[in-house]
Amino acid sequence: MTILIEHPADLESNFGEKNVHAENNNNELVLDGGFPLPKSVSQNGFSAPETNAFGHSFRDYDAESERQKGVEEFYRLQHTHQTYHFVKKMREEYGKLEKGEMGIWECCELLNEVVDESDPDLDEPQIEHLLQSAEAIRKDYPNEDWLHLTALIHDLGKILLLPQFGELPQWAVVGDTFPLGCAFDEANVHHKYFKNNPDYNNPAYNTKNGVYTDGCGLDNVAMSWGHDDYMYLVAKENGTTLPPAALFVIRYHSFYPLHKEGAYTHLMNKEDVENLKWVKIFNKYDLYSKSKVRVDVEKVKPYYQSLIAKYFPAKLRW
Ligand SMILES: O[C@H]1[C@H](O)[C@@H](O)[C@H](O)[C@@H](O)[C@H]1O
Ligand SMILES: [Fe+2]
Ligand SMILES: [Fe+2]
Repeated sequence: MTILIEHPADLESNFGEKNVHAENNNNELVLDGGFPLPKSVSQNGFSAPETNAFGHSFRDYDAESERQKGVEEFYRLQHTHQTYHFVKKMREEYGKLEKGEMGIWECCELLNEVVDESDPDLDEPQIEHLLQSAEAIRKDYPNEDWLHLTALIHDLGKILLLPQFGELPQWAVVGDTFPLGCAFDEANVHHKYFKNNPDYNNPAYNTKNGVYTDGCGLDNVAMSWGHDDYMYLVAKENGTTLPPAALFVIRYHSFYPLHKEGAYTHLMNKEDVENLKWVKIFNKYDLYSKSKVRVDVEKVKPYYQSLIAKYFPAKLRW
């Protein structure tokens, strides 16, 4: 698989250094594997593979495929049940981090058991996705080790699906995220199912700003509950030394209505605008690295374990 990226020249990492990019790869990311190279299409200077592992466009929520019906049913449930009250409650409950203690790599291995029902592009165990996206971003940003680790851990919050962590339903763990407490923007996929949501007709929550004010900052916005916000809390509360941009990427990587469609931008403050640049970079690797080509876990494990030791304590509270 070939991913072509145009690196924004003005981006600086949160450590204040200029980004150093691979010099010899011509901005070309090659994911090795025995699959035919997909045709590339150019989108805003970025060339992405045209089709996913099922032969459809990425994130096509209407294309008839073996996954389409299940994914749509997923969004019916998610849009029906995620309410302002629900997300506040979940954040408080899971913010206590009382479910267990373990290291980051141990958690990666737990994801061997997890398949994401919201994803039209991938039906592999999640550990494959973690390594595929981390290895992909590592090839293009060899010196930004924080970005490699960010990719490795960005979906770890999906352990919420497992019995030990509450066995939450898929609609409370995965899928795109969106703010609660204000009107549901039409940029959300399968927007129609919000009509079943109790908040849809609540005048306190169904105006453009709802309970928020312009520029209030995303940190003040209650997002739908799931793996993003949970992993953000875990990383932050366990005192990670990852930079703020990494925490922001983890927290908002599923907020497609914002980072892909440009909705809800009125809620952002200046800092959000800066951090959003990293989410957009990260997203290309998160999305387009999804494939059937497996990464050799044992081969890359020592590298990622060294990053984990650099940025996290040996054991974390979850
Ligand atoms: O189906 C996907 C998947 O669950 C991802 O982990 C999440 O980040 C996406 O936003 C979502 O739509
Ligand atoms: Fe995710
Ligand atoms: Fe992901």
